[in-house]
Amino acid sequence: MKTLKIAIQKSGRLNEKSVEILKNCGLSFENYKSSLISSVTNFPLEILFLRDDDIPEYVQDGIADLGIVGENVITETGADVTYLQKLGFGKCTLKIAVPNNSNITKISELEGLAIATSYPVILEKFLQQNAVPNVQVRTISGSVEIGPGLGLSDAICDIVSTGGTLKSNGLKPFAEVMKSEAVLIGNKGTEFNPEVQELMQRIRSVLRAKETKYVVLNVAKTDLKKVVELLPGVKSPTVVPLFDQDWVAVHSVIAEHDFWEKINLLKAAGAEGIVVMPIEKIIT
Ligand SMILES: Nc1ncnc2c1ncn2[C@@H]1O[C@H](COP(=O)(O)OP(=O)(O)OP(=O)(O)O)[C@@H](O)[C@H]1O
Ligand SMILES: O=P(O)(O)OC[C@H]1O[C@H](OP(=O)(O)OP(=O)(O)O)[C@H](O)[C@@H]1O
Ligand SMILES: [Mg+2]
Repeated sequence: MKTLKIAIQKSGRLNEKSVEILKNCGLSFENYKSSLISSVTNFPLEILFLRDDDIPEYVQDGIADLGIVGENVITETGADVTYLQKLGFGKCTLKIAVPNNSNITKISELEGLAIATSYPVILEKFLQQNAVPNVQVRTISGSVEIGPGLGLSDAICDIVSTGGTLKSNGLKPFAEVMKSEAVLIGNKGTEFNPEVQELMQRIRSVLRAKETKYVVLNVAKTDLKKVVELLPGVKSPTVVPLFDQDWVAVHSVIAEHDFWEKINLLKAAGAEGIVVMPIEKIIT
């Protein structure tokens, strides 16, 4: 059986979460800061630790079968790879920003200006789509936000998450270029490999579990219908008798995104003693 290879970021924003998701899939491997390759001991897989910029091309060329990388980097490199799964971390937006005192309000007003960026391909395409051809795109590999302060550029195009870096450099966001998050990518056709399918099933079950919480609560039988109507469960909620025959315990899963809203509705419907637990995996 051929050993698969997955490329993940060696260090930086995506490293920790990439390692975490693979470990949560039950894969055992050493994660020394100094090692560039690590063998998984309980699955036919090797992990390559790379600069994120190199990952899409490694996967395109089949040097790695799979990779975890930001959509921004895939688009910038233009690599021909298959998107297998969004992973829900590394969420950010590529934005154009200008100094706080700038009067620019329209994309067309970027005409004739210089923009510093680490994403020249994405930026050029965006400017073309917005019919602003005469912009000087200055490619720099990092710390883009200091460009305007140093007189290198009039604006920047870089990744924004909290907006803290823009703020501390006296910049304000002005236009959104693309949204991005970490994705699992594969070499063309690799999705038909049974080991890849096994790995993807594990990843999906870990992601599903992350999106949900396990809830146990007590409710008087008279309020049970109201409470159950609020709880979908994987199929439907489990209802267990209590020693007090007028009461039951209800076990269910609820979505993370509307967690507090649901909890408040459950309380209002008569739920008591609500216990909430994390879920490790959901296999359907
Ligand atoms: N502030 C942020 N919040 C969320 N996600 C981010 C943030 N900054 C970057 N990312 C995402 O994480 C990826 C890696 O970011 P990082 O800053 O570690 O890259 P890098 O410095 O180019 O790393 P490398 O050394 O691997 O080349 C980005 O391409 C982007 O998809
Ligand atoms: O909106 P914020 O939450 O401030 O995040 C944005 C910053 O995060 C990234 O850099 P990172 O901190 O990863 O450092 P790097 O420039 O060395 O890659 C990005 O290049 C921005 O500078
Ligand atoms: Mg990089």
